[in-house]
Amino acid sequence: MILDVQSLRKHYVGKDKKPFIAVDDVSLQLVAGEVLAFLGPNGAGKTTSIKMIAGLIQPDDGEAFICGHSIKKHSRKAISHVGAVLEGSRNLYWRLTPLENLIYWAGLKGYPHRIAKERAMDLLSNFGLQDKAHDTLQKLSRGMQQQVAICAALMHSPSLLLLDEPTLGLDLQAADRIQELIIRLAKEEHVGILLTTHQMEVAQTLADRVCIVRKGRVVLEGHTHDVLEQFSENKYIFELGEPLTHSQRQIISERGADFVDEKTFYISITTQKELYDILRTTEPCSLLRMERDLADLASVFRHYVE
Ligand SMILES: Nc1ncnc2c1ncn2[C@@H]1O[C@H](COP(=O)(O)OP(=O)(O)OP(=O)(O)O)[C@@H](O)[C@H]1O
Repeated sequence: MILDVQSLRKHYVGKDKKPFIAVDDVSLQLVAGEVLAFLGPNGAGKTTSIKMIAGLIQPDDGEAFICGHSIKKHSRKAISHVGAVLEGSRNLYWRLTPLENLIYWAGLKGYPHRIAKERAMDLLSNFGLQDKAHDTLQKLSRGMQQQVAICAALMHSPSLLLLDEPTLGLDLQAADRIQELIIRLAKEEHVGILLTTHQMEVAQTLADRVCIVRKGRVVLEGHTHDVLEQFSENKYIFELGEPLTHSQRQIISERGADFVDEKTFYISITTQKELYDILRTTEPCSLLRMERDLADLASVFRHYVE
C-alpha cells in the first residue's frame, strides 16, 4: 500500500479565538497505480489533510504511512516518497526556465547536477515540453506551467503524488492534457495519485475511487463505479429509430416516462414484465439504444454535501 491514513485529526484556532476541528478522524488508503479523488466543499479539510500527509503540518492525532513509513516517526523517509503540487505552479520560480526550475528542485533533494539535468530533460520531453525547456517560466501558458510544476514534483520519482486542484483555471485543452498525464502516471508508471478538485467531471473521469469529506469528516468512500451504480435509480434511456405515434407516447407517458423527443425517453423499470410491456408498446419502431442511466458524481456529491 502506498498511502495508509489512519484517523487524522487537526484543529485550528478560529478568528473568534475558539478552537475548531478542521480534520476529524480522516482515514483513507491508496494503492499503486490508483487515482483517489478527495472531494468536499470549500473548507471541508482537504488541503489540511493533504498538508499533513505531505509533512507540511503536524497532525494532532492519528497516523499516516507512506510506503510503510510513519509520517510521525520517520517523516524524512516517508516524505521522500511524496511529490506534491499543492498551490498550482507557485512552487516554481518565474524568472527561471523549466529546466533550471527542475534542476533546482532536484538539487534540494540532493541530486547531482548532471543526473538532475538528464532526468529533467526526460520529464520535459515526456510531457512534450522539450522545446520550452529554455524559455523563462513566465513566458509559458498556465497549462504548461502546471505541467512543469508536476514535472518538478516527479523529479525524485515519487510513489505518491499529491495534487491540489490540478486543473483549476486551465482551458479545456490544457485541462485535458493534465488529465491524460495523470492517467498515464497512474496506469503506466504505477504512481498512486491523491487529488482534490471541485470539478466533478474531472473527478469522475480520473478517479478509481472517491472520498467525500464534509466538515472535516469522511462521509463517503468507495470505488467510483460502485458509488455511481449504488446511486443510480432503475432509470433507463430508450432511443428509437423512428418517432412514436401520439397514442404510443400517451401509453408510455402514463407509465411515468419523461420524453426528450419523439424518439427518446427515460423511464424507471424494475421488473422484466415492465420492460417487455414497453418494448411491445414501442413496436414496430426499431430500438437503437436502451441503457441504464447512471448517476453522475456531481449528483452524488450534492446529495452528501448539501
Ligand atoms: N492555518 C490555518 N489557521 C486557521 N484556520 C485554518 C488554517 N488553514 C485552514 N484553516 C481552516 O480550516 C478549515 C479547513 O480548511 P482547508 O483549507 O483544509 O479546506 P479545503 O477543503 O481544502 O477547502 P478549499 O476547497 O476551499 O480549498 C477551513 O475552515 C479553513 O478556514
